[in-house]
Amino acid sequence: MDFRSMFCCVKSLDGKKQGKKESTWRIFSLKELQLSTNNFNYDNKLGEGGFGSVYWGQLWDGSQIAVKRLKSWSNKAEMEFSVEVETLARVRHKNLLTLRGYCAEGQERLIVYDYMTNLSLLSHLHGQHSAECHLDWTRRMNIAIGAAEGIAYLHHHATPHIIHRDIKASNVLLDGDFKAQVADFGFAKFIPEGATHVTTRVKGTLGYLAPEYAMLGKASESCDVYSFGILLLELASGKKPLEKISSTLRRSITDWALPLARERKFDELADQKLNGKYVEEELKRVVFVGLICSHNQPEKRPTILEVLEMLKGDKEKCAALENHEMFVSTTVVDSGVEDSSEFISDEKEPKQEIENVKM
Ligand SMILES: Nc1ncnc2c1ncn2[C@@H]1O[C@H](COP(=O)(O)OP(=O)(O)OP(=O)(O)O)[C@@H](O)[C@H]1O
Repeated sequence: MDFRSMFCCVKSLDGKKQGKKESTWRIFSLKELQLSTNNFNYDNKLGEGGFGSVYWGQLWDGSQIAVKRLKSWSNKAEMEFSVEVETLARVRHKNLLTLRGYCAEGQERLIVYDYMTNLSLLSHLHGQHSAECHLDWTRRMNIAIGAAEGIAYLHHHATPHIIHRDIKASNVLLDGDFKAQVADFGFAKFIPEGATHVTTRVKGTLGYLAPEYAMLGKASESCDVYSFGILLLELASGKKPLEKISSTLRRSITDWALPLARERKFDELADQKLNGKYVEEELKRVVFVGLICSHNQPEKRPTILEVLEMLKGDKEKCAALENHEMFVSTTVVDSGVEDSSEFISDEKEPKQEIENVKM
């Protein structure tokens, strides 16, 4: 898509015309962003993703921003930029990262967001903040529910509905109060009304990809539910989606968690960093819901609205959860997780076949 046509598109989606709350994003000049980030100084760099680098900055009014700067100009990068700006410009929710604006001057493409003081969930689970143990159980529960609310907005309230396609720990950012903000909409896809799924090129991150999507390119809301299930297991256990067993073998978090969940070994499932300080009923819920979400068969996965009800402790739904076939039987029935091979060999990883899949 040519950038000018994208721009028209965003304009037409702006708040008032859609009868929604007016958006507050604006266009930034390159000069303003250079000034606020100390000319994209290395010291301001927050991190780097597939799209480019993200820098911390401060505007003249003192407000803090995060600026994503496109790595290099290409049609593909331009498309990701357009998708992200267009998606963010049309959504407004307390659990979705707010777009402050963008800049497109010459070949520079930049997206400006609110700065999230506590960075990403990934940095707390496995990264630079993991030793500090900021994520007590209450915060984890709130992050789980908050992120689910953000996704529920995309799936059920945005028009047209949106699938995110890259739900993962590094795309859940945390504000000063550790409130979850789902971010990174460069891979988002709009679902036309009445469609059950769209067939598309596979994009996303290994370890979080639903099998029908990874293999057949069938993207639907339930692919996000699958990824969210992996995220829930990660949040409860502190384990990575794919754990390195040896130099060539990896084990998926679902293969590790399911037998423990069946045996109700919640002390083994809980992140050791919690030091046993968690609410067992809630941990059980998070693990059970995580496993059902990451069922291999999409039709057996709940919707994100059902996920929310379960996470919030809906009595009826939680009772059904306890008796779910996945957790009562120890025989090899339709668990949806068991028929995956227990270990993934590096050689078997489909990375060569799948374009845009991040490792
Ligand atoms: N609004 C923000 N506030 C604070 N930190 C941010 C913000 N946006 C991004 N970051 C940080 O910048 C880093 C890079 O983000 P980016 O979304 O480009 O890549 P990623 O999610 O790490 O990787 P990928 O490209 O695979 O999605 C992330 O680790 C994140 O912690």
